[in-house]
Amino acid sequence: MSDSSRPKSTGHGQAKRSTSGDNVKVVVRIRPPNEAEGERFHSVTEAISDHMLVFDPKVQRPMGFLPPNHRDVNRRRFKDLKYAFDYVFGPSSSNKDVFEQTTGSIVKGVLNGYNCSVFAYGATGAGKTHTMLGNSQEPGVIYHTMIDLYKRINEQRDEKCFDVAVSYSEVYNEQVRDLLMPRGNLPIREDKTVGVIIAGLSLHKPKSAEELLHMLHFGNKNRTQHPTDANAESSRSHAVFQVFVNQRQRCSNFNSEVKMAKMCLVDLAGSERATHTTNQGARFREGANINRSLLALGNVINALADNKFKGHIPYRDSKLTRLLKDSLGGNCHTVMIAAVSPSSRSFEDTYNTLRYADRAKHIRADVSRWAGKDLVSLLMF
Ligand SMILES: Nc1ncnc2c1ncn2[C@@H]1O[C@H](COP(=O)(O)OP(=O)(O)OP(=O)(O)O)[C@@H](O)[C@H]1O
Repeated sequence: MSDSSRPKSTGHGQAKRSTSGDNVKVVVRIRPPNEAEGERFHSVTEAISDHMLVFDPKVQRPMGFLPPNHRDVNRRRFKDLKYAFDYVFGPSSSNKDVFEQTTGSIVKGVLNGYNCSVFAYGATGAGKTHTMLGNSQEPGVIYHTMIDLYKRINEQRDEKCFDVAVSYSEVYNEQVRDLLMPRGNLPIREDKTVGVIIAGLSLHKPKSAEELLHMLHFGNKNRTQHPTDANAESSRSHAVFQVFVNQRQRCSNFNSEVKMAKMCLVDLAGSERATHTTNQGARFREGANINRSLLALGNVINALADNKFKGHIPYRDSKLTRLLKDSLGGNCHTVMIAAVSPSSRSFEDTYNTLRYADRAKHIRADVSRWAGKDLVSLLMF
């Protein structure tokens, strides 16, 4: 979408102009209300077009059902706040719709040798895992992305040889683990040739979509999950699915250029307000680590989004930001999917997510192709 077709901002309470550059695309997905929200709470987030939503807490709340900490919120400040994003998905959207407007447009870039990353951000229970992984009836963005990647590869098989490998890992309590071959904590290294890597992470070559789905299901079973107040099956780790693609012209000689690219699909752990949670002990520590790494991610986004900022980008403040270093600021097409609940129950979480997403629109990066390096072989041998 061109900037000129977006609604212009005229100040507070009006549409904010989306300034997503070529590299960072920001979309918001509003999930349907769940049973607990349906009757007792009202909707505070509404998609009013494909590119705009209104966050509107001025609607009268039923007495006795005010959100926790509602006094912290200055209602006039939040009145009828409109946000423009590259795309806004309403509650009836499917994972396929989200794929088409997000990775659908960047898979082509991966096959042209550009790095890509997609990450789902949002509060606990907002719909990140549903969007990225989905389930057997409604497979998520990762599945659709891989199906599209294989389809495009098959279309070009006569002219090019491709080598595709995937990995699936999690960052939990500031430790990185392999989800496909679990065996302890793994270190993050920065390699001059291939960028940021997880040393010792297993790489796999699924031969079909079914094998890939099986792999995702297996990896997800190994992922750390614990119930929270907002989600009975809350993912308490950041899950990182990576796809490495090498390609070479078929008729060229052995020394010909190898085009290489990396795609990173991340399902972040849900943010949770410490004041809102009744978690204690290990769960509290877990929540604190999640919030710490998401704060570090927010600081990196803020630094990258600030055109005037010339200082050091604080990637090293958490494992998550170290891992995403070349997916955020570096040589990468990035898509952020911000997931929100429609409900007044998650009023502050939604506001915080929208602010985070609004800030991310300003990140720009210099994207160029990686060529002449065989990433899959470098990582596998
Ligand atoms: N778009 C959607 N359509 C239908 N159900 C949804 C949708 N989004 C989320 N849900 C349901 O809401 C619940 C919470 O969603 P999900 O687990 O994806 O949240 P999350 O943001 O990943 O939370 P956490 O950070 O705690 O892991 C799940 O039962 C999920 O199936």
